[in-house]
Amino acid sequence: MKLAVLLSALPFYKQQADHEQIDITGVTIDSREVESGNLFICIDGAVVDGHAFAKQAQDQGAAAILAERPLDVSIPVILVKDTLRALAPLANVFYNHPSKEMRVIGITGTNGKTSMTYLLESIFRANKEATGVIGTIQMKIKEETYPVKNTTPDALFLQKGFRKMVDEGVDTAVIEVSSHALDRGRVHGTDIDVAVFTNLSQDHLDYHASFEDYFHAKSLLFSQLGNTFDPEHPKYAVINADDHYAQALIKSTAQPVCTYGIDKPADIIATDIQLASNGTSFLLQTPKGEAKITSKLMGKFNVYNMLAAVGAAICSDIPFATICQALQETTGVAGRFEPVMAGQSFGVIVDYAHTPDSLENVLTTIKSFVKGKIITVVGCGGDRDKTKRPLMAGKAVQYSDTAIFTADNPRTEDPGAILEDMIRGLDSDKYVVVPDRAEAIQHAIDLAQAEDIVLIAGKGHETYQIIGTQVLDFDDRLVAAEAIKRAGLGE
Ligand SMILES: CC(=O)N[C@H]1[C@@H](OP(=O)(O)OP(=O)(O)OC[C@H]2O[C@@H](n3ccc(=O)[nH]c3=O)[C@H](O)[C@@H]2O)O[C@H](CO)[C@@H](O)[C@@H]1O[C@H](C)C(=O)N[C@@H](C)C(=O)N[C@H](CCC(=O)O)C(=O)O
Ligand SMILES: Nc1ncnc2c1ncn2[C@@H]1O[C@H](COP(=O)(O)OP(=O)(O)OP(=O)(O)O)[C@@H](O)[C@H]1O
Ligand SMILES: N[C@H](CCC[C@H](N)C(=O)O)C(=O)O
Ligand SMILES: [Mg+2]
Repeated sequence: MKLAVLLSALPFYKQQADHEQIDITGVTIDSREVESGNLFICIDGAVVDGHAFAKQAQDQGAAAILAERPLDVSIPVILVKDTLRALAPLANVFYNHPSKEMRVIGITGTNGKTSMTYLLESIFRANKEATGVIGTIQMKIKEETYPVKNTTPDALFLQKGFRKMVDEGVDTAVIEVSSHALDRGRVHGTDIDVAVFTNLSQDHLDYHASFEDYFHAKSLLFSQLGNTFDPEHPKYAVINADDHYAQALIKSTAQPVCTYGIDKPADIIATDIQLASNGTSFLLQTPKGEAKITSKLMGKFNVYNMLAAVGAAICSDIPFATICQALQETTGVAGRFEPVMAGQSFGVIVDYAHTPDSLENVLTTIKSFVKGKIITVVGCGGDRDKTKRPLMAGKAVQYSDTAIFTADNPRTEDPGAILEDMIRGLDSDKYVVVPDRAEAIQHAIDLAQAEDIVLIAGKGHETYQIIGTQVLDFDDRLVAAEAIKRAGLGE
């Protein structure tokens, strides 16, 4: 693509010389990935300043550089005020607006985004569509999976991924949209057809200055759905009517709103909810029909996820019977309420709950059916929201018979200091601290008796433990199975 065409996305750039006829073979924000003929974009990041790598980019064959200040290089430099802001428009032009060529569902909210992406994948697949998913676990295009660094990747990765999806015939892409992504404009230019809100509770107050700032970031998904209504390409907002922030979000969008809920009046509701130890059933009532749903998914929070998925599917014109069939068949997501079955006489559940609200949801779900005691192993991530630590520890103590506090990705923080934050204000007879996560899991397994449930919370699908800057192999599910074997309790 000609540099001039690419720069049409940026009306206010300055250039050091007239080099618009240059052919650009690719665009990258990482000097280590620069290939011959690429445009290298310098981002002044949280860790390093990408401008420092301009020379390296040139040496690797970059054809031009987009930067915020003049640079001492011999290739053309295009100057803009804010390179991070320029990224999404450039990515959209370079990959030729792929999101316009398929249906895109964007999901935001504190908890439930990943769970919902896979629920929607099942629904769209039941409708015989080819699907793509981008989120915390991976990018998935039909059956192929690709690693991702972020829940919502940067605009270049995102638009490149969308283009690949379109090229491979994907009909519907379902993406998680994190508050960080909204704050940093990662989804600018993405033509989102249905925006879904799950819920809002405390998380990420390390990144966002206040809870209001966090809410405001989430609301951007809805305000950015556009101000004009096109009956040929309608856009919808799907909003949890029971959430405290529902009304504010409804006001933030100019597009038609579909609400769902259990407690408040809504377009899509669940009644007669039965929560059991092997799943959930409820009566689904929607403008398109009613049906009794029996699902393998556990807990009231998953009823909310199913209602939200129904809303998004109805807004996408999926037949009601297809939606119901998919809900009945779906089996859940790796690391979300995932049982570990190694022949032991008690239950072991691995769950990604890493916020006070999700921990409470998971523990109250377990409490609703457990016959014995609840033993919870949980830690809090390092270099993340410190204020959620005592709240998570409080929930663990409130709903467990034994709470074992341990490490969860301490990253560059002192693991002991994280544990200190967790136990602040708690009676010392209410918990035990076992800093090493494998030992904590072993301790929980050794304590467990028949009919008890061990909840191992916080890491879910993760297959690593980040200590300092080292990423070490660690998988709660495998460690729990080994602990059961070591205790001689398995098959
Ligand atoms: C604060 C933040 O969002 N940072 C993101 C950002 O990194 P950054 O700009 O700070 O990067 P940096 O390391 O300082 O480097 C600056 C620039 O120099 C470049 N560079 C660097 C080294 C080099 O040798 N050459 C080079 O060119 C880098 O490619 C980058 O362009 O851009 C990177 C590439 O897109 C992201 O991976 C990175 O996410 C980091 C890992 C992160 O932790 N982000 C969190 C806050 C986040 O976004 N989380 C949400 C999850 C929320 C949820 O729980 O749902 C998410 O969406 O993932
Ligand atoms: N609708 C919901 N409301 C509250 N808690 C939920 C809901 N759905 C799932 N959870 C809980 O939150 C945990 C994380 O769920 P999930 O991974 O789907 O959320 P997420 O929004 O993708 O999280 P992240 O911000 O890390 O990407 C689950 O393991 C479960 O404990
Ligand atoms: N997306 C979340 C995941 C948290 C998972 C938990 N295991 C941790 O490391 O804190 C975050 O980065 O805040
Ligand atoms: Mg997620």
